[in-house]
Amino acid sequence: MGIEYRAVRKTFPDGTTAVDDFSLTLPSHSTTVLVGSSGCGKTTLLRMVNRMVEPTSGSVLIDDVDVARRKPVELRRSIGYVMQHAGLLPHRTVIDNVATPLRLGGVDRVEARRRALEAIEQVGLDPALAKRYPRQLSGGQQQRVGVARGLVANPNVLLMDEPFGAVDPIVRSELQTELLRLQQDLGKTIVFVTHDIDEAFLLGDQVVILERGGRIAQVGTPEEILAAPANDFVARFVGADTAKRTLSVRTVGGRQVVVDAHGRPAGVLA
Ligand SMILES: Nc1ncnc2c1ncn2[C@@H]1O[C@H](COP(=O)(O)OP(=O)(O)OP(=O)(O)O)[C@@H](O)[C@H]1O
Repeated sequence: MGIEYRAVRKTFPDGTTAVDDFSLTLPSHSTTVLVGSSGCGKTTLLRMVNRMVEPTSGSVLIDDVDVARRKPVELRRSIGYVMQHAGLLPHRTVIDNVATPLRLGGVDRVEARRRALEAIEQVGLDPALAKRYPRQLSGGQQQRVGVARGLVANPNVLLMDEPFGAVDPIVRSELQTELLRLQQDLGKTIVFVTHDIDEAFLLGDQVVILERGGRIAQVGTPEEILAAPANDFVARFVGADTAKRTLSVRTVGGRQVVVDAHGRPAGVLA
């Protein structure tokens, strides 16, 4: 169960091979983060799940069903999608933006709005914002609206393409915490794309470190990857040898304080 990539390849018409033979299973009810530098094929892989990109060869299966056998429109309706700049419709209010996937799925207006309001509250937004237009919200609020829209139809699978990439670090951290909280309640199968390794380690149950062409440098839990980087590329990418990751314990006033290689405190041992 989950999402399975089988020997997937994508060569675009101009000859660019974005993904070259990718095989992996993404377990259901958990978060898999695809992380790598710009252009390594993350977005291409993500979009194959809802057929926004069709593989040149190979297949993608959701719960053992090849997505190629599903109608694209129906498939997309059954999968939540959250993108970097929220992708909200500027001339529709927040509540109508969130209700859009339901309306497209044939839910009547009153019911769609009722469920949209629930989703708005679920992502930690003040329901009073529901009547505003996207431009009247902060970047962080807009991203929350994007997440609410992704969740409103209660999909099993949620695709998130750098959803927190365009907000400042403090808001970003709030959004990450909120997503962790939501996921604890909801247990969706999440595919999350980022180029930020710290975000990947924070959010991912499974982390996939990609090199150019969607080649897998390493797959594992954050702990496994940090403990044993598969090669120099991974070690550099995760900063395994940097001061920030090289922690040690000091006893201060009877408590064990964890410090980095510069002696800066990172936390307290429980
Ligand atoms: N429609 C397209 N036509 C041609 N080449 C494309 C197309 N879409 C993506 N590519 C190329 O495929 C490669 C992978 O692109 P992709 O967007 O999947 O990377 P990414 O890892 O998501 O990058 P970023 O982090 O910059 O979004 C890149 O070299 C990109 O230029």
